[in-house]
Amino acid sequence: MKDKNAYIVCFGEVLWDIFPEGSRAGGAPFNVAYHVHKAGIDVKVLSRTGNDELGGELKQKIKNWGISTDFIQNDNIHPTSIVIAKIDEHNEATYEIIDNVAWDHIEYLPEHNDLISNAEAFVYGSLSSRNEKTKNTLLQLLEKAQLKIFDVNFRPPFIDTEHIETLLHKADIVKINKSELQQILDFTGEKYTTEEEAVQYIQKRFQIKEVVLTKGSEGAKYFVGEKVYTADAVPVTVVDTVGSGDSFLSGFISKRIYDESPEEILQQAVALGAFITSKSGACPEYEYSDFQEFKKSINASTT
Ligand SMILES: OC[C@H]1O[C@](O)(CO)[C@@H](O)[C@@H]1O
Repeated sequence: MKDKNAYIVCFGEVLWDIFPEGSRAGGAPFNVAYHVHKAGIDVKVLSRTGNDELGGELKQKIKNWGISTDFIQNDNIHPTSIVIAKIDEHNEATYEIIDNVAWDHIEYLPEHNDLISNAEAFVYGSLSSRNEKTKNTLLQLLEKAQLKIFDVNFRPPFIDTEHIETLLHKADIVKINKSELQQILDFTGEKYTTEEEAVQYIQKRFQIKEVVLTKGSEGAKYFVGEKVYTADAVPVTVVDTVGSGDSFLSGFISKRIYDESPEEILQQAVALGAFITSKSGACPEYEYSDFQEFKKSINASTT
């Protein structure tokens, strides 16, 4: 990172996840912002909430966490987003993402030119493009961004394969999980016997410099050009997997923007993902020093 004013931008959905036991702030880009902020990195959340009670409460919560809401727009027509989240018997989350909410209408504003072009990294997913308005804003922002980090994060039924191809083409770094890798292969009509060949094909086809592949209990792989780095999963007692990919990506970003070694970047990602999986929800309360202690205790290894 260059100077003390450096920051990253997380673009897309900010929302309330409604779980049987209560509501929690969420949305993949927001979850990433939360953990990157914990790591002491300035982060701007670019999103939109409704001019309603839920929106006020959400922004207040975000502010209380010390994260700026300056770039969260106010929508007088569309409501703040809610998602009905459920955890199944395997501790996996499923989401019913209510349609036509404020973040479907994120506007491109003149102030975004500087905001995006001066950011160290610009983080985006695929869900926020489900509506034309936000999709076009994202495409405009991508023209300005320096380091574009795409967390594929498929959220059915909102998967537009043609647009996903565009987003893959524009990315410098892509994060996918195993099932997303398979889905991308399916819609490109390709078949591969090994995971490595499959990712390398995607790198080539979409000209992506770096791909990071998460594999749950099988660990993760980081593809940098032609090199591949592998990390084992960190054994923890899983409380739930809500936002585990988001915390993994935050760990990744917090080292990647400092140009640390691929091994260190991957270890940080795997460790933070595991640390958050051992807690309840995507944005649990924790001190960064607790995570550092945890990371020291696990002796993670990368090859
Ligand atoms: O962003 C869509 C959904 O995915 C999550 O971010 C978890 O990764 C949830 O908080 C949200 O409801």
